[in-house]
Amino acid sequence: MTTFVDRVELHVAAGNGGHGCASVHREKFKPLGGPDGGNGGEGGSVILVVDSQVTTLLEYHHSPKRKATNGKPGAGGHRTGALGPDIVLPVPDGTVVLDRQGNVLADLVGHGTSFVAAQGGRGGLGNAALASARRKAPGFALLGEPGEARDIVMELKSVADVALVGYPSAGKSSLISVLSAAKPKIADYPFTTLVPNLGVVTAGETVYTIADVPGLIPGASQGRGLGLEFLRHVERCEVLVHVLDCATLEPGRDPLTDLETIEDELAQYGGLEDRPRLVALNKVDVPDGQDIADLTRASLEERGYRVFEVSALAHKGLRELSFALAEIVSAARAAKPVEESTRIVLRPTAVDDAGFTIEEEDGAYRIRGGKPERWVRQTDFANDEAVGYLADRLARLGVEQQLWKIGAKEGDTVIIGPDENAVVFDWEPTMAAGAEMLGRRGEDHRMETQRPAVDRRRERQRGRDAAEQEYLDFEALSSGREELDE
Ligand SMILES: Nc1nc2c(ncn2[C@@H]2O[C@H](COP(=O)(O)OP(=O)(O)OP(=O)(O)O)[C@@H](O)[C@H]2O)c(=O)[nH]1
Ligand SMILES: [Mg+2]
Repeated sequence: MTTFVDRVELHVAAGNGGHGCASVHREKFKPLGGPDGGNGGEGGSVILVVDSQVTTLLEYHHSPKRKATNGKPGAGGHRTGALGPDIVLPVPDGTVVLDRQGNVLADLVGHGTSFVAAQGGRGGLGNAALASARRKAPGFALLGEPGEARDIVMELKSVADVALVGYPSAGKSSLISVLSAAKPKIADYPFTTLVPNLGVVTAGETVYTIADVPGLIPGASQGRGLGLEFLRHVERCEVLVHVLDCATLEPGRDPLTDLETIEDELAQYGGLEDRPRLVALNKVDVPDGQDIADLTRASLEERGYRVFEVSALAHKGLRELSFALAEIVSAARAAKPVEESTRIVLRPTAVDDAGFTIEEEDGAYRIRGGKPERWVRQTDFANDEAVGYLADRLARLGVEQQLWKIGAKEGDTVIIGPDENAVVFDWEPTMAAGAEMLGRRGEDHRMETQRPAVDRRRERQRGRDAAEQEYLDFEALSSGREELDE
């Protein structure tokens, strides 16, 4: 069975960021050199880029998984880990990217338009970058962040001005071949056309594209025949042409009934009501065909259709049809204010990176926000110092204060992040509490209390100004990706 390849599911996975390195400079007779652990390299991203040379999604049908390389870890001697190179996937113009739930993530129109389908993980900072006046020789480094991974669906909608619709074997492909230079496959068995053909028509001053799509049968909008797979392709057209077969011998069919059936399917699919429609009565070269056309014309015109009698075989009536289409297309173009050819799509950020939110759920407090969630991912929970550093960062962001404000008490459960990646703490007012990591399978790596609260409060008193400065420095460093790239 032939598979329709204008819709593919693709698993994209970006590379993880390399871990930062914790290392201390060593030299003869200088046992206590400074920290010199380098930053981890950023993981490679998976990026879709519109390439006008590419016309199908076939390539992704054959290998539906793409993974970019991880960044390399940093090393001693201030060596930054190598970046994982990005993977660039060329896609045809008009590719629509959706998530598995069917939400549109990006609508890629225009050569060069790009979309980051999976963002590479940031590299972790090494201990050299984490050193400050207060923390001269950090014994820890930040972990690289995992790269994004997700399933996406790519759909190709042909961006044609005119769409030919009709029953199988009505002569749609034949018409496109004689109206344009396209050479689609034509045969006298139904469903010859499995993927849309695209032709370019020149009529006087106007040049437009015409799409020939697989034949429609009753129930197409429910997925019969090539069904929905095909209807997607007409969505962007300005004009629809009903190609009606005047020479069919199938019982129960005649041009009028065919037209009603197709209109029914279009109505059920929805969204095409406002497109102007023309009727092409095809195959009038056959003697019976001409008679049927004569009989039908009046009823069609009564319903408001402009009717063209054509023969793809005998090249009859083609000029009239192509000029009438040109007229509608150029009028539609003139009515469109801006040419929307290059629409740059920016990746939507899921969470507001500037702050955080706290919500109470079942007696626990859940913290969400770009920074807290990132900080948790960067934390090596096996390292006490690293956990302490996390607590400091959270406190400085104001998380602690906010928890107080909304009535959290010592010992309450505080959760950071979404369910599948949550870290759960028993809250101690300085957040230096034991954290239990809830892994994917619900493992419980319960940590011991990292540092006595009293110590930490004293320490913070001493270093408040220094901490403030360090925080600002750190934010400047970790928010710019460039610094990590070097
Ligand atoms: N006599 C005559 N035959 C035609 C004409 N146009 C198409 N045909 C024939 O009708 C058959 C089907 O034509 P196609 O162009 O493949 O029809 P289609 O609508 O693209 O069919 P699907 O791709 O199956 O939807 C072929 O055998 C053509 O030669 C015409 O104007 N006159
Ligand atoms: Mg065809």
